[in-house]
Amino acid sequence: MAARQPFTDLDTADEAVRSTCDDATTCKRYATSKGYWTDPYVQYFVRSVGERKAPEINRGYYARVQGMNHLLDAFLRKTKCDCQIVNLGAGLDTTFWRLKDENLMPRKYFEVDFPMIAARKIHNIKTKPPLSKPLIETHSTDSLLLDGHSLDSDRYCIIGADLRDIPGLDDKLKKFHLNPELPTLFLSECVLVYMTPDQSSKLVNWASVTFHTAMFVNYEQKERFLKTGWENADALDMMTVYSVIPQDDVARIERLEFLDEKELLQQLLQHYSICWATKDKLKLGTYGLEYCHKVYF
Ligand SMILES: C[S@@+](CC[C@H](N)C(=O)[O-])C[C@H]1O[C@@H](n2cnc3c(N)ncnc32)[C@H](O)[C@@H]1O
Repeated sequence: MAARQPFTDLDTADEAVRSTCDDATTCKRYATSKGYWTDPYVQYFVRSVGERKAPEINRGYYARVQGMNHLLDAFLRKTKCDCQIVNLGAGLDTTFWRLKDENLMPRKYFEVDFPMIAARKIHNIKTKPPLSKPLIETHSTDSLLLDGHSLDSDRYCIIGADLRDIPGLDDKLKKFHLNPELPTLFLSECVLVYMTPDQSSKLVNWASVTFHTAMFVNYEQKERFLKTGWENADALDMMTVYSVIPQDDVARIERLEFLDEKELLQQLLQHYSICWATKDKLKLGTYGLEYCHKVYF
């Protein structure tokens, strides 16, 4: 039997990046267990609630999830769900199930992550009926593809790919019928930061040249998002997002846990932002910057 190749530094670095998926899911699991928002599905990816997280971390995740969902839901409503979503570096994110429950499903929801993460997610879906049932319900034929590294159904697709390999990514998405003619929303939540600026700008640029009517929403540290090839790009720091998401809900979550050091939360929120870039060849008028601002203000 051939000996396994020794780990290279690149393997180790990629492994560290993949482990951030568990960090994000564990924090979301904890925050939902405290009641910051409702997610009945995250428990099937991380069973245990895990160690306590500081209130400012929970509030930070709350703002991140609400902020991203706000733009996602607005895009779906404006396109009347006649669109596709591509979640880049989706990890163990549960948005597909939320959209199904809320009757807000796009024509097709795609997720991409490293093959190892995709395989883990698919394994969970295969073995947990609360995850597999909604998928089967939204699939009409007997052609459901569920192999080790990819899942393809009528409305949901998980692809194992490296986002730094653009030709490979493009090939796989085409193979699973991503349609460049359809209004498309790209989501990247804490993902581009794990690539070099050159790699992330190639990815953002690929999205811009491949789709004529699209929006790219990115949650990250400020100043990271590049405007490569997009007609418009703008950002709001998370402190601003926190102050404009529905304030009755903010008041509710602020009662959940006492936060001693308000400055800590402020510093944390100021460090991050939600950025978006848009292209609107179809002149649907729904993806302009003004529109995105209106979603929040
Ligand atoms: C911090 S996690 C965020 C996961 C998810 N977006 C969320 O917010 O819950 C970053 C994710 O990006 C993925 N990722 C980072 N670089 C990647 C690459 N080059 N190719 C594919 N996936 C990548 C990681 O595997 C991980 O799942």
